[in-house]
Amino acid sequence: MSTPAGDDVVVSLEDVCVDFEKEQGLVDSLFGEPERVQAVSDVSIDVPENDVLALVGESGCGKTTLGKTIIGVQRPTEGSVEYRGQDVWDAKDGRDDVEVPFGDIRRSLQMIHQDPGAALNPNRKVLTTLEAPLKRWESDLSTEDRRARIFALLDRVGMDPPEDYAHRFPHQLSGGEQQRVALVRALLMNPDVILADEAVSALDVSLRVETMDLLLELQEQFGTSFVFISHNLSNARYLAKEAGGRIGIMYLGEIVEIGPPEEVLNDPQHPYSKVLRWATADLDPSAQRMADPPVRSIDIPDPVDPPSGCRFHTRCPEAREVCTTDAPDLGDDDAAPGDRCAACHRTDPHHEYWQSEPLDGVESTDLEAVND
Ligand SMILES: Nc1ncnc2c1ncn2[C@@H]1O[C@H](COP(=O)(O)OP(=O)(O)OP(=O)(O)O)[C@@H](O)[C@H]1O
Repeated sequence: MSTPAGDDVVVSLEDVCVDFEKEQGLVDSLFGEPERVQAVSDVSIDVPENDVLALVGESGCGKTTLGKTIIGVQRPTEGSVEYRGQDVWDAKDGRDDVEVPFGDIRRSLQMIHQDPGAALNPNRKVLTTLEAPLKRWESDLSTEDRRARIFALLDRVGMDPPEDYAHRFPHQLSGGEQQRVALVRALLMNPDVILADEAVSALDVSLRVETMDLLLELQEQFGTSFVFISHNLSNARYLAKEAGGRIGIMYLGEIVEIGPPEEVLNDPQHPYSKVLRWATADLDPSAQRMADPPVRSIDIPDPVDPPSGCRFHTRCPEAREVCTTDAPDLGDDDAAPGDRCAACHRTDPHHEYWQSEPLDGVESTDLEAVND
């Protein structure tokens, strides 16, 4: 499903669901079964080599949980996660026939966080922080070779002179420099995939583009794939567009539309993608913008009890009766690898949607109007 053509798949998710027990108060916890939040629901996606996948969506839609599942940090409740054909959680559990040890998978799938300051030990110099993973995973490296590798990467991410930066503590670095140290720590492992979770959100606006450009240069130089999580559609578009990658739009735990950024954002097919586009005026400042968002309701449903059928039907300005019972698929059997896909019945001209009654408050549009 929606994998750019011609590249080897590094990570493959099949029908993945992730549930969490909802945190509840003491009184609630004494009565009845705990409720479960469906953070990720039935997601299948491949991350090939040399790819950029930008996941966007509003707070709580499951971006971080899906990202962590892709890099083998979050165990799925259902479905499978494979790294180069090896089931990640079979490797972790040491089941029979493990061909790729979990340690190798762990090193190949790295993460950088939104708050690099919190991810770096305040009492350790940069050099000590960066030496630790190399001492653990490449213990045969001499001190000289280890330091040479660290200094070369610090220099590569613009921390010049590297010897100076290496001997600083995190509080002696700016936020942007801390993020670069976190990036070097990930790159030292020669990873196949780096999850960058809101990695530029905390930076000054002027530093965001610079940092995204650095990610793009590193992707080109090292062939590392990036899963870039952002609530900011403009940043996601910039990175995915420059890298020739994909944007995946998430809503209530599902990917509802995915494909090349210009197609998804200039001509969104899922009604929720249209809402996100509406909410991001700077995507196209010259465009005429409706006064109100294109939704019937601004209320986001509870992920403990998501709507039946299409999860967006309670807010969708195009919803019909069939949308309340029939969940649309994201996959399209006729789609070529890398093609845009949207999980909406309206993309199928033969779907019974077109004969179904519009829900209360929904204006009827016919197929011809959609295709005009
Ligand atoms: N460890 C956890 N325990 C319980 N619920 C969780 C846990 N982690 C996430 N959730 C819930 O799962 C849902 C998805 O959360 P997630 O952090 O993946 O969303 P997100 O899109 O990354 O949000 P944000 O942009 O705010 O970080 C939310 O309803 C969240 O409250």
